Amino acid sequence: MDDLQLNISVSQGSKKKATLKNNVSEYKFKSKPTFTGKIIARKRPVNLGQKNIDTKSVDDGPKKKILKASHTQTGDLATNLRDLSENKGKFQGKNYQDLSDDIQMKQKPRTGGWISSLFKNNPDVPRIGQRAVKPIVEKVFTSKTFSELDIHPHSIANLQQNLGLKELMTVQQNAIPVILCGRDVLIRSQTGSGKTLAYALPIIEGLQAIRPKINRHDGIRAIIVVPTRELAVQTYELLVKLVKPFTWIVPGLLSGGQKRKAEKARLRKGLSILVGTPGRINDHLRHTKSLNFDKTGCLILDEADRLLDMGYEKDVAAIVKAIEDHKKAATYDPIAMIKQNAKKTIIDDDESKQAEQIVNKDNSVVAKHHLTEVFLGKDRQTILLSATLTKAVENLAGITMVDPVFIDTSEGKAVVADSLKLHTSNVINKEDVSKEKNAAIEIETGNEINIKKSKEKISVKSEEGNKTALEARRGLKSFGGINNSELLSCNTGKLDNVNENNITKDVNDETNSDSDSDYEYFKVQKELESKKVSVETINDVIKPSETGNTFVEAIKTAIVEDELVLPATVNQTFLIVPMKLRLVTLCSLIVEHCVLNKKGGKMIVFMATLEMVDYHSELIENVLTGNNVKVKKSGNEKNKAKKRKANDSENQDKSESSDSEFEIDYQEANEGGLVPVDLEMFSLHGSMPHERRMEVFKQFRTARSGVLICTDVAARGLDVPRVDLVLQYCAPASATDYVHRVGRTGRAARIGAAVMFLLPNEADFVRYLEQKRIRLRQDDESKCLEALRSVAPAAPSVQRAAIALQARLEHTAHSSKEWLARASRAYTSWVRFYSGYPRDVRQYLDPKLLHLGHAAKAFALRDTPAALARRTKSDPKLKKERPVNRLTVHDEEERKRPGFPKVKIGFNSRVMNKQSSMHTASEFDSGLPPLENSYKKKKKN
Ligand SMILES: Nc1ncnc2c1ncn2[C@@H]1O[C@H](COP(=O)(O)OP(=O)(O)OP(=O)(O)O)[C@@H](O)[C@H]1O
Repeated sequence: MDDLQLNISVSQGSKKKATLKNNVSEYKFKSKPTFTGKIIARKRPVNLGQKNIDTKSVDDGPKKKILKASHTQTGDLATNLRDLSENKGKFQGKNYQDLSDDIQMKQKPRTGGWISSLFKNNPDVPRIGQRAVKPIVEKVFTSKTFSELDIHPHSIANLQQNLGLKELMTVQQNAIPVILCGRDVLIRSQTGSGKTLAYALPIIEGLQAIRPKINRHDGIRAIIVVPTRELAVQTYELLVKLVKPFTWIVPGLLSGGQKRKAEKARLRKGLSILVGTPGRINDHLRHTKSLNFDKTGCLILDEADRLLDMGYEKDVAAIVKAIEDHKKAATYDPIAMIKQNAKKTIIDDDESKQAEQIVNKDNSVVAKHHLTEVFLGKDRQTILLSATLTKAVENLAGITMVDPVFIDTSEGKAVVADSLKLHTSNVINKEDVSKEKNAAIEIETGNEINIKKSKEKISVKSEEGNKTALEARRGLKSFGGINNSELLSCNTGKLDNVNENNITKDVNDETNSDSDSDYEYFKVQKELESKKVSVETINDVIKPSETGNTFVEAIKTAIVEDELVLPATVNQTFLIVPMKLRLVTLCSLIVEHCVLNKKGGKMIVFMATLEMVDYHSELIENVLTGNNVKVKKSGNEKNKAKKRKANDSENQDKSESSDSEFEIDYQEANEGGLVPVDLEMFSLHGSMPHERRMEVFKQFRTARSGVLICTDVAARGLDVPRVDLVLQYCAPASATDYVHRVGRTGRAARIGAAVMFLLPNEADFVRYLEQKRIRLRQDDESKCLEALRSVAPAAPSVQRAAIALQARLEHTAHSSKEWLARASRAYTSWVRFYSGYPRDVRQYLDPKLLHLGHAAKAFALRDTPAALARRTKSDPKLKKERPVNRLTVHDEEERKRPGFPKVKIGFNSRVMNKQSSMHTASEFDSGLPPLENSYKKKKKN
């Protein structure tokens, strides 16, 4: 109804006042309460073919303003529009949608019924009581320091001086000694708890300890796979800092979006540690000969659950397979071995001598060629990490890990579960230590441990005395050629020194214990080696879980319980905001947090789709830091100069004329104008050009304050300093996503806040989160608009300020066809996304309960849903639903993948909702253009 009133008021002509009055009443009475865009199109008395004539509104609410509007013989137009509609498209050579858009753009925002409908007909906001939920907490820091770890003093000094790190975090204290021992580890620890350092530090420690020193030509020793480019860059940068004291270790980055050529050149030069996204690594595996994993001793899958649930599982499996294949091929290639030796001799003769010396000193089973031997060995250490676990991770662990240790740092659980379950009467057999490489490891587990690592024969039988062999093997496997006494001290070296009688005796003392025998082993070892720091640390770590869990039990329990841990330092709240008020509430929170906050707040806003991100960031930026503002801020132009891009100014140019017209209306309406807002806006999503994406990420990281509007591509692993507010504008697709989004604040025990917007009909989503032991408090949404008073000081009330802002937003959204198209696209993408929520949350986020008319308003659109649907239909950009990127599975491509389809992996158990995967797949694209086929290439040439 409101829309109709506006349409009519816009179209009145002063000369035909009487006639039009009749028309008005006619329209008013004839229109139905359920008003549709179709009716608007047919009845709007506008002739777009004629020139605009100044007309006077006849019945335009309290203000009665003069408006510019086009008008013509109403009857003709009605007939024409009807014809147009019936003829489905073409009208006087013009496209129907063009005409409709023209009409939309020529409408003027009003302060009458139309705009004030922002506060009308909104559903009641329910008050959700808080249930008694006891969140799981994790102690982030320990009282120990890095200097207590058995790592190189240069590393400790580097950590202190260059990174300012002294105290150990819990996960670091638990994980570092275990990783240094070469064990496969699955780590679950809350967001921002220092997992990156927990694996990066021991890797570098292991690498720097190899003698003779490794060099970049030796091959890739460790691979770190992460799901997003930003995380890859971040991890790479940390590695660069960590290897400072060890210049011979070279980290490298393959993150997608960059030119293949440059990356190929980098690979040819040689790397010691490779960080990359799975798609890109896999791409190079297929197309870059110099990428070889025959020396890779360590594979790290960070954000393992994400890697598996975003369609990357095949890429991950291909990487695992490639490592195994390359290592196998290298092990049995005598020519390669000879070449390797020859190369090493040429490269560094001194180091060869050094190697000899070590061998002589050591007099161990590792002879002169021990290093080469182990480099070419088939063992691999695998480390999986995430703040959240899924069944897929458990399966992946089963496939890729051998006898893993599970580290869970949450309090109350504090599980460090070891998969090795040994018979109590085990005797350590020294010989086994020396034979460790070829030993078929026979252990009694008492559990059905799913050890499937393809090339390894591990018989799960009851046998005595082989545990040590396994330990020794573990100790050597990750960084071959460990002549490093420090490393050996916690592995073979130490075990060699262990007095077997003592162990036998001590273990036998524990006659009642058989389920925790692995623990007992370490306990005994601890007692024996108590004076030695390194073992002490390990034994500190390998404590029994109170329930006596083994790895499998522990991880199963963790997954089945499905309880999530969030930093206790984050204040989590939710706001139930009626749909129509969402956009103004968002603006208000941005102003409150980033403008009125004198300290300068930094916030991240999560939205559902990339179209939403693009549209909202530009719209809000344009409106809050609009033309008027920029003029006033001319003295402060420095920072802004770089930021504004060509298309922004283009849009502004296009809307300039109508903007000034609008200003008159706007001020006449006495709603006040926008005040200057010093605000930096950033946007980030997976389909942005790579350079822009990296630039935004870096800028936001260094910014003192600002807003980053992004998709879930920024939800994983990103460590942006000083982010003190995370706002979830769209509900997350799962509790896990909620955890990772919130985890962008409150990192390393810092204070943070997280707000989630929910619609009144989505309120029960909070109950869903409570089931996962996430506790949130409801905030008063009515107070959230307060900050808008500063934006529209002339407005007599908060509501009027919100109305003024909404008017401004709508005006901008209708200022050009490009804006309209973008707004429609954002709206449509969101509606599609909404109907694609996964099954387990759909009962709380039900698309059937959406009011699409209200939703349009939240996108600053004036169209009805029907009109928007029509615009969508005619928008070619919205027709292409499936993003065509590297993740799009083509049978052709599938056959080309190394290891496929031969490798059947079991962790693809989660069936993704088709639509939701469609919406998010592009977020995790490797950024590569599809490869041109050779025929096309030839033709081009
Ligand atoms: N020992 C330490 N003392 C103080 N700060 C630390 C320490 N270790 C790591 N940090 C800091 O903690 C922050 C979070 O670390 P990191 O990114 O590794 O967390 P994470 O557990 O990987 O988080 P996520 O699960 O979100 O990926 C970083 O800023 C890092 O510099």
